[in-house]
Amino acid sequence: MKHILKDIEAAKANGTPLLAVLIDPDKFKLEHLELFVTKAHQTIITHFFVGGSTVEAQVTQKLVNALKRKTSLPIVLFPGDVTQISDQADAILFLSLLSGRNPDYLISKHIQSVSLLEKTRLEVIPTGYLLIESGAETAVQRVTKTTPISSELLVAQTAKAGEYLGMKLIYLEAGSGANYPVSTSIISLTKSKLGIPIIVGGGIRSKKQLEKAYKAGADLVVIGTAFEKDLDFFDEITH
Ligand SMILES: CC(C)=CCC/C(C)=C/CC/C(C)=C/CC/C(C)=C/COP(=O)(O)OP(=O)(O)O
Ligand SMILES: O=P(O)(O)OC[C@@H](O)CO
Ligand SMILES: [Mg+2]
Repeated sequence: MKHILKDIEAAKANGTPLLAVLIDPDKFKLEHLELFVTKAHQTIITHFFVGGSTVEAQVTQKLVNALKRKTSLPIVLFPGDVTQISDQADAILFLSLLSGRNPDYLISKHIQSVSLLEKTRLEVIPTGYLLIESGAETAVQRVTKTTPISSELLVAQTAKAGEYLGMKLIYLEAGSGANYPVSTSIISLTKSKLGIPIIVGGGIRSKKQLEKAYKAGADLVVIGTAFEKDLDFFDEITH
């Protein structure tokens, strides 16, 4: 059994930057998986994240099963909904949308997921999920009917409240395909207040932006769209 959270905490303690590639089951073509994974293995990628804001039933499970056969890197569910739980993954980010005030995404979906999770061996990782203003409406905003936060102080305080509540990770999200990523000042202020690892994602599409996020304090960065759009992006981050 893998210890996903422990490994992320250890990487933070050692200052080893982590990088996840996000596969959106809704958009990904299974016939591209072999090449995609082969390319990913030649890079600094450390994790596969799987999830989307809207995914048809069973599509996630099929993707995770196929991915599992091709990689020994950790496979972490990053679910937009209960239907995206797959027992073949290693862990699930048990997201609570702390930036919003929609009870469905703060606690209801979580209660609905219990009977399913009890039947799996997934490592469940309590994660505070914060949607940060990034210039235009994002899929997560639309689906959850919540407003992102823009004040730096409010982001940092919301993240800290998540840590006080016992969450083990904080995810700062600009939204998939965001115009601009989470600002370095938001990342560094949040970092200065937290003891737990910080995940940063949304709108990162160059090595320069990736390095800026790490320098500001991101422990794990998530990139989806840049890989979806252009497989050559893998070459930019090759070992
Ligand atoms: C507790 C369980 C099992 C589910 C609820 C989990 C919560 C609270 C989710 C927060 C809100 C949400 C919809 C998150 C989606 C996260 C995600 C996978 C985003 C990536 O998808 P995008 O790439 O933004 O959207 P597209 O599908 O449009 O590309
Ligand atoms: O697709 P991108 O913009 O890389 O965003 C990744 C992830 O943070 C979205 O949930
Ligand atoms: Mg996406």
